[in-house]
Amino acid sequence: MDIIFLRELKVVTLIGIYEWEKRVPQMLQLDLDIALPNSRACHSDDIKDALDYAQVAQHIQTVLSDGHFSLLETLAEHIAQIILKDFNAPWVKVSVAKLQAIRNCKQVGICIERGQVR
Ligand SMILES: Nc1nc2c(c(=O)[nH]1)N=C([C@H](O)[C@@H](O)CO)CN2
Repeated sequence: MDIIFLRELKVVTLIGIYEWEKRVPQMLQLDLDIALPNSRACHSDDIKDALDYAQVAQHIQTVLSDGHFSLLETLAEHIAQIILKDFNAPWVKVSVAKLQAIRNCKQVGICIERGQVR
């Protein structure tokens, strides 16, 4: 199985359970592993056969610039479903981390894996 990955993608969004977190945007760090439906691009050398990771990054930032999630869990699920549906991926692993959310901890977050439901 071929996987496109994005590491340490920074996105800015409204996230959190506290009142101030509904007003003050925060930076999140995303790691994405996206399985591909085929390996056509490896042979054709054509971006039309590839999953364009630049489009993935842009799409996620656009989606997250609108609205608010309370929990990292909900946000991760939302991103996973977008990648499965909008990019036709058979499987995805989404890690979402808050930076500086709690004292003495560099990152806290959630990692989920989702696949297409048949
Ligand atoms: N399991 C979770 N626990 C907590 C979350 C979360 O999204 N998932 N969020 C918070 C607060 O928003 C916190 O990050 C603010 O610093 C606390 N616990």
